[in-house]
Amino acid sequence: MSALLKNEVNLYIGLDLSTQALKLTVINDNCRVIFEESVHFDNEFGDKYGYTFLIKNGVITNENVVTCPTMLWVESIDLLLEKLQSQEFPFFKVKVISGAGQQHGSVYWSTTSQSTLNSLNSSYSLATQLKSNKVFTITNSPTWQDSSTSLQCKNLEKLIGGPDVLALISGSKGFERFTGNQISKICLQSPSQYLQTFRISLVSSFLASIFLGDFAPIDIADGSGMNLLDINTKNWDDRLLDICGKYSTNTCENDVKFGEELKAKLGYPESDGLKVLGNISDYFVKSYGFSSDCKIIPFTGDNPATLLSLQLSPGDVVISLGTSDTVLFYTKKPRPSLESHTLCHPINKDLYISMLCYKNGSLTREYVRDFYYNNCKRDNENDSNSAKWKWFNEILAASSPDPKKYGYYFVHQEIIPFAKGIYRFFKKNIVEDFKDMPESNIRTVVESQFMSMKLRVDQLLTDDKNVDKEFGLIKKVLVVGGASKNNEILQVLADVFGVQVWRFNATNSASLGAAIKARLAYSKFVNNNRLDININEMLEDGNELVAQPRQENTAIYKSMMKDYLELEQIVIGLQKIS
Ligand SMILES: Nc1ncnc2c1ncn2[C@@H]1O[C@H](COP(=O)(O)OP(=O)(O)O)[C@@H](O)[C@H]1O
Ligand SMILES: O=C(CO)[C@@H](O)[C@H](O)COP(=O)(O)O
Repeated sequence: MSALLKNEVNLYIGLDLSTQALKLTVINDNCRVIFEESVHFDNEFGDKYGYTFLIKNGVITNENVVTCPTMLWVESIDLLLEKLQSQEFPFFKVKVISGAGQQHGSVYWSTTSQSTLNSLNSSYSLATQLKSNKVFTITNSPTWQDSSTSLQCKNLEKLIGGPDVLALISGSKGFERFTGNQISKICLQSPSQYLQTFRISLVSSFLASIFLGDFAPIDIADGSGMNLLDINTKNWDDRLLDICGKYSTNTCENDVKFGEELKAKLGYPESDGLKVLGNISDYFVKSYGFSSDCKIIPFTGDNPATLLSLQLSPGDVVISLGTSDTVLFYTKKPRPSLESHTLCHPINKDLYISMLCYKNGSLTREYVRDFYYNNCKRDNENDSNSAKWKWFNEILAASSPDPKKYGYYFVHQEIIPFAKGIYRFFKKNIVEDFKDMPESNIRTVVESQFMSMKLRVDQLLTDDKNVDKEFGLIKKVLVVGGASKNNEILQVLADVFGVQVWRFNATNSASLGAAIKARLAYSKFVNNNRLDININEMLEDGNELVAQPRQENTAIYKSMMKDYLELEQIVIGLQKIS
């Protein structure tokens, strides 16, 4: 056991079941990170599931259907705890566990699952017991990368009165990955599996349920990513439940209460993110030596959890460069728009979160990197990831913005805008590639991603209806996530946004945010429901200034924005033709 762990009296665990890995962060009473561990899905399970399905980047992709075997997530919990056990982790010191999960993904529990969860036997692994008792009615969980529910989105928008009405109620227009539309698809395509489902969890509440040994509620922040929750009342919207829970067109609607059935399967939405749900399941006490007093509180979405890990001032915009790229900032009132999402805050009832989410984030930067790395006839077989990023960075460092070149890289079905394919423009004409220097795609992919974000954030912040005086200006950008360690990428970000970029130096901000939430809950719990610590004073000032905007580049990017939008419209037009 490490000396750090030995010296601490109380520990708090934050988990993050993200797209590519299950991560764990352990903090002490002062919110200092004491221990970290993770299970990377491709490394651990890529081959194992390979003979039937290929797990790549944490998921199974079948055209626009993107899923992950729910059992893979269960196995990753077993593996993570075994890793801790082999390092003599002092489980008995853990006071509270919280967690985060990739948003929108869903898990379908059978009618027998609750009794299995309630009576787990410490002689066997979680995977063995959940598998043999057939606790999941849908084997492969839909994930946030799925884009197969366009029909359901259109139907929901139509029946509720339009995309803007849906956004006003639920915080977002109809989005393919949002859980309500995923449930709707299951209702229509697999009604018998839907009817056999007793409970539906999000990825976050699924993880909490395992540790609780019973069904944990969906918290309102993660629940805001479903197109089912009314973000104003913070309760399920009966009309949306009725539409998404409809599993038969033949059934007389008066006889079957689709919405009520779905409501029962979802459980109540939890608005108190610090509430103690109960003690940890006896299974973990007996198997690993957790204290039977260790508390479980609601788990939330990875993006809301990330925000909890940061000391933010008005004007701070957070950009997470993980598998997805997300842009996040606080607002005092809901600010729904047709491209962004408004989420309830997981613990502060007076705040909302505005979010933009791009599917073509890190994996697309990797794709472009690898494509041109290979093209440059390098022997890539044996080259390490870091050698390839080094090459990528040398190209970024040696080049500068070129207003003749624009690129749109939607390797995966993009969310903003809804488009697919790679498109390049030279002097505003569509071209096969940049013939003079194909490697310039390295710069255009990064620029293009950040220009899209800047345009959208500006739109959200300056839209007259939406101006929030205190929150209305970008003062600096704070970056987190896997790609935030890349300083050359961050220099482009600073240049495009025209503000300083600061990096939060935590290995995983979502699991850290979840651990901080656990620490807060403990304080509230031991003080008779009174929160007596100021989280902002406790958060480590781990921010480092990593890039200053270069005025000459910022001016060029500013001049490119109009053409960027115009060419993006051409790309959107091309979708309709193909
Ligand atoms: N040096 C680097 N430069 C750019 N991107 C990187 C670098 N190191 C890692 N990444 C990217 O980070 C991604 C993983 O980010 P992470 O935040 O851990 O994802 P998630 O939480 O979604 O599982 C990888 O897909 C990889 O492309
Ligand atoms: O869909 C969204 C947010 O709406 C994604 O941000 C997921 O929450 C996945 O997160 P990462 O694994 O990329 O962190």
